[in-house]
Amino acid sequence: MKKLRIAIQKSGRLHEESIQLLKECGISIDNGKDQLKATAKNFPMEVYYLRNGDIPKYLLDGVVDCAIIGENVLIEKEYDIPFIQKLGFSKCRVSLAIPKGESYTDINFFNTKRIATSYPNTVRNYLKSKNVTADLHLINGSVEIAPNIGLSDAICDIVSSGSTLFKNNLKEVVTILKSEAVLAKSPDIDAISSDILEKLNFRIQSVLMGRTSKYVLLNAPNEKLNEIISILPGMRSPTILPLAEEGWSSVHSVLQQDTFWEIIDQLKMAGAEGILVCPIEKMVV
Ligand SMILES: Nc1ncnc2c1ncn2[C@@H]1O[C@H](COP(=O)(O)OP(=O)(O)OP(=O)(O)O)[C@@H](O)[C@H]1O
Ligand SMILES: O=P(O)(O)OC[C@H]1O[C@H](OP(=O)(O)OP(=O)(O)O)[C@H](O)[C@@H]1O
Ligand SMILES: [Mg+2]
Repeated sequence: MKKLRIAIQKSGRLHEESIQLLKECGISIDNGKDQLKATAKNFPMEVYYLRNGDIPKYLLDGVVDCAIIGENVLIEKEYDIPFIQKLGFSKCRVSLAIPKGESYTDINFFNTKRIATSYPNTVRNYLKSKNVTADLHLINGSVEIAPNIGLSDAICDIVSSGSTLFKNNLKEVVTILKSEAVLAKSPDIDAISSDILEKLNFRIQSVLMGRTSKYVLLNAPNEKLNEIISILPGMRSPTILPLAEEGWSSVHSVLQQDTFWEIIDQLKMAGAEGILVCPIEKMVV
């Protein structure tokens, strides 16, 4: 039976959450220590544990059918590999940073400067688009140390909380791109694997929607129902059930995380009482 070959990071920032996502998709992987290849027990899938930086080439060559990878790495490798789904974790940005004490005016600051980075193509393309020429130094890790040891005048690296920059006396001055983990697809994938990938992506979307949604139950006097319904988005429209107490109803709906508190405030103002909020494990639309 044909199996979908998926690459995930062997170890590092993406590993845990990639495994967790597959688990929440109901896919159980026999994850032995130091195992570089594993077969899923209950889904036609083979998992290859690889270095994040090597994955784009494997996708390009069709050695794997799909991968969970940082979007920034796909951009850096310039292979024009499509991604089919953003996954909502490992959110970060690729930014230019300079020593705190330097005064920054505009991008021309970087003209003729030495920039240490693990993302040379990303930096070069960005500076080229701004007509700036700099001297790039390729470093594979601990990039933020470079200006402090006289190796460079500036850096370009991944920033998330900003704490590594802060600890190394650097300040972020330009965000070149924003990134998160994505599900990427090999340009060489065959039809059968493509079908399996679609099934996987359907499960992933259900998990992701569940993660960002909350199930809300509330009580309201019947005369307030119209106003409350107009506030609630719901999947189609809210569910209304009568309470044992005459003149009152229970209203059930689904709220999105980003607008959640705003809507809860409006519901309270409109007369909602006893508001219960429950997590949603999966959401199939
Ligand atoms: N501090 C961070 N916060 C959020 N996401 C990050 C952070 N650092 C890296 N990432 C994301 O996770 C990906 C993997 O980063 P990580 O440092 O684990 O591996 P790597 O050194 O880039 O790759 P390799 O697996 O080839 O060693 C990055 O490409 C980026 O998309
Ligand atoms: O803004 P922050 O939250 O501090 O995160 C940014 C840091 O995280 C990553 O490094 P990582 O810890 O993966 O080490 P590495 O340089 O060895 O990849 C990245 O390269 C930055 O150094
Ligand atoms: Mg890293």
